[in-house]
Amino acid sequence: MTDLIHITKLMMKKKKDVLLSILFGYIAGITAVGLFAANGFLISRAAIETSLSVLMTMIAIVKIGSFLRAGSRYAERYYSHRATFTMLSDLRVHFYEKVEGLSASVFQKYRGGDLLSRIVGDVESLQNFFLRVLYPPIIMILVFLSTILFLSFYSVAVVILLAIGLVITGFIIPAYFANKQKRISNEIREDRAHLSTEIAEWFQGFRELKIHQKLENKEQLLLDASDSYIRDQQQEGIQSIYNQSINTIVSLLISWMVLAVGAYLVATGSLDGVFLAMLVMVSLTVFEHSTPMAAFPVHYEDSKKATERLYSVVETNQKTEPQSKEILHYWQTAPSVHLDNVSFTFPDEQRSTLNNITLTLPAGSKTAIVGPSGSGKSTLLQLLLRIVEANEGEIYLNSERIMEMDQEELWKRINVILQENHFFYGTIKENLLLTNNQFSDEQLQQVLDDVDLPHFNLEDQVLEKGQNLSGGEKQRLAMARAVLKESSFWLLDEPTSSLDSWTEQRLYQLLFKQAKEDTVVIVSHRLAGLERMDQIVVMDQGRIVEVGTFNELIEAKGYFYQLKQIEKSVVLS
Ligand SMILES: Nc1ncnc2c1ncn2[C@@H]1O[C@H](COP(=O)(O)OP(=O)(O)OP(=O)(O)O)[C@@H](O)[C@H]1O
Repeated sequence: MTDLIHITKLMMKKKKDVLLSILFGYIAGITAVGLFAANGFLISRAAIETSLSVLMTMIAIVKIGSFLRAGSRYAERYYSHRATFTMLSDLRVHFYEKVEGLSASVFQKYRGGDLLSRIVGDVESLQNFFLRVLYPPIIMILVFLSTILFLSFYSVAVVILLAIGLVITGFIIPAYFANKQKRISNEIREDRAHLSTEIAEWFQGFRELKIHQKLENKEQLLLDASDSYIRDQQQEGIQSIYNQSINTIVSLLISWMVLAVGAYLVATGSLDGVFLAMLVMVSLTVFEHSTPMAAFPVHYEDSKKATERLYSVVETNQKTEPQSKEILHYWQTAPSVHLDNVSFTFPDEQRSTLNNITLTLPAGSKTAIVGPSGSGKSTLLQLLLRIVEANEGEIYLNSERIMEMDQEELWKRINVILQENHFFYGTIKENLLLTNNQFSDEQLQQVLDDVDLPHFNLEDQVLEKGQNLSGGEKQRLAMARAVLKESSFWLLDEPTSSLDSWTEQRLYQLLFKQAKEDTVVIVSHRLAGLERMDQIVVMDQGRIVEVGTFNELIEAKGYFYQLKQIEKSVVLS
């Protein structure tokens, strides 16, 4: 419910449009009732009145009423749709800005298709929030109250009948069907998210599915998801028509009762017969305003769930804001790093990934983190990047707590190469300028030469996800991007794992030249070339088991020494 209040607040940013649409909606509704009342009266009067001037006046009133109704209906649609579409666009921007500010871990928590379904489908379904949730009850009550007031001059019994009709069609029937509708709406939403997720996976995994001849199985899953979604939509449609039919039947019954009561009143002389047709016409027309209430539960439930799903992404994944912007002081030269008793467990995991990590990286030092696969090396880098946040302990950059730093400011100041680096559809130049667009073509070409890609042209095409690049070329381009960022803190996760030894050495030479004064952390599987590092951190099962220079670790004949021996024996065999 509080989420719907957020949406209402967004809607009220267009207060003028909202109020004008209610005003014109009310005018359109009340003129419709007046128009039909005048018609009923005119027909009865024409049967007994021969005066042409009276009839002409009545006809003129009906015509003016028609124009007024059409005009106000147009204005109501115009303002209500303008308010709705502005709200939708504000909501998209608002939601996107929130998602953008979230920690990158949000993409680990939600499957891509589900996130897409929320951003597109759920936002889209909120287009009904004003038009079919907020607006209909307001107009219904206003039009009914005005009609009841008008009819109270003619018959109290008819007024009571209309009031009963209002309560039944406007509140009791929608409330009765609300529960049923809730179940169907939930199923539809889940099916939509499921379908969207399956489609996203189908696209992403198309090549693997084809290679392993599993395309047909996946297609079948996709078709099943689609069938289930269509079935639920059909069921929702049938339920909605059923609700509307029951509502219409009840309103017609009330109109019959108005006719019967009116006829009785005319027969007993309590009502002038010329008003009988008017009463029936008014009754038939006024109930048109309670018919949309039949669809109220669907749209109310839909809007409520859509806002809950949207806000659950941004509220439960909010990044930790820096406690005080004033104390922020970012490094100009290479920073020092200190981890103080840091532990971390991935959400929903039993086993902790990092345990009691205490480590100091002096400013300008070069550190290698080594250890077997799964020992927590990449997770340690993710903590330094604040992609994930420590459950215990503190991380300091230049004696400032990382948790107090603005995430984006932090990222701006780090040269990062992750294990998987994304490349966008476009040119080499566009992909290079992603990090820093201050460079001339000559400078970019020079960096390409430096990372051993002299044969690449800046205008060469890069396909989606860098499909036309080899693993090694991607790593060299990632290195080029990192070099172009020109920061004094480097976090590199297996930056050369796909390169041959010769190219790897050239890249390390470039790195050591480029990052001479900088603080560098390299995660590496390979134990070769670590002699020049200031310190080597050896990890196993989420713990630091050894720290020292290459020579110190070899002399200690401990864990690193054993790893080195294994590597040697594998190379020789
Ligand atoms: N998103 C995640 N959710 C849950 N567990 C994870 C997640 N990412 C990694 N892990 C687990 O955390 C542990 C450490 O993973 P991490 O990627 O840090 O290891 P690593 O030493 O870098 O391994 P590698 O050398 O193979 O890249 C592993 O057991 C892994 O299964």
